[in-house]
Amino acid sequence: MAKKIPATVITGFLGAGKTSLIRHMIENANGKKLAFLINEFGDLGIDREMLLGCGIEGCTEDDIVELANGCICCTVADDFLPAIEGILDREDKPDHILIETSGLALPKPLVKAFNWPEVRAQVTVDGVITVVDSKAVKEGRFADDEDAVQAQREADENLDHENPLEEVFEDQLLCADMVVLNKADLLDGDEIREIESELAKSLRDGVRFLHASNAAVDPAILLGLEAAAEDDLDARPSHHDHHHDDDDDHDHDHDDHNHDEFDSFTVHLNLVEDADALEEKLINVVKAHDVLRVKGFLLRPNADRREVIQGVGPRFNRYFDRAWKDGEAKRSQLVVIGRKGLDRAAIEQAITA
Ligand SMILES: Nc1nc2c(ncn2[C@@H]2O[C@H](COP(=O)(O)OP(=O)(O)OP(=O)(O)O)[C@@H](O)[C@H]2O)c(=O)[nH]1
Repeated sequence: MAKKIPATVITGFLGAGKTSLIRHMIENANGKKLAFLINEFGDLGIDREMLLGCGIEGCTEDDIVELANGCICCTVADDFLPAIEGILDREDKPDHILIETSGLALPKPLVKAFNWPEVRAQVTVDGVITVVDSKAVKEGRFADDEDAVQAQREADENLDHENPLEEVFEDQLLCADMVVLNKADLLDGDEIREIESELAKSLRDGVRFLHASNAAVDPAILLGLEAAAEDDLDARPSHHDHHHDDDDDHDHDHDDHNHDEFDSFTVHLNLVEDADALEEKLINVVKAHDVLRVKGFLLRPNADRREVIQGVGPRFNRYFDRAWKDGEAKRSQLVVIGRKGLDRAAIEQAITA
């Protein structure tokens, strides 16, 4: 029997550095033929676009397949299986498959999907890599309010989180084979070590930490873990286990799901004359509303390239990536992601004012 193709699942909360990690892997692939599945939250397909806009050799349209539904757990049959089968059916098979989950996805249902017979026969989960925004952890973004959680536990023992952010974050840690503590540049060594010992409590035994800035980790360390995670599901507890006893009876309308606690929409703008001013407005929006992530492309005057703008919490950055293509709608678009109940009208107004 032919050797199974290894697949690495890259998970981590919104803005942790998953796309940066994938980009670094493409740049340092060393001749390895990689294929990518990118799971997006929001309807613009920005992560895929950003990877394609990077201009790195060896990164072609065909190699980057987008899953547009954000929550892999509800779309395994409709979305994930056809996408991975598409990759497996190719004549020129990849040496390794990398899968980026959306920042709001629980990784376990995805790992579970590798037990589907069609997939299992050909692919194995080499490892689950969890990328962590160390700075956001330091700022307490994922921390529950301990008292509220305690009160909630007393009321209902099945519920142990008040905060859906923390629930997603914890699941991503519980599933990890390796954890990349990213954004090390924003913290000092002691702070990083503190976070490491704090997070270690949420990990399975033997899971290792790497520290990184801009997710610059040698792919040789990340790939080839040979974890066979699909055989090891019981060791990776998930909040999803409470929601579904059996994945087969999955319907698409659960209202008790983590991803239903989040919201996203797209804001369209025309030419952006003053990007600094826009960034300032966005920072104010993030401060005033429960916005977790903003990302998109800007149309700028006298520029033949589009400008990427993105923010995680209040930290924004911008750079020009690829030229606009012929026939492509030249306009500015931003995806805004936040907790459920975002005041879309007010946010749009604040951005477009
Ligand atoms: N200072 C700093 N910024 C970083 C680092 N890694 C990533 N970033 C920035 O953080 C932002 C998010 O990085 P991405 O790689 O897009 O994160 P992601 O996890 O793919 O984000 P989503 O797909 O939206 O969940 C970008 O603006 C990056 O430039 C880092 O190590 N240090």
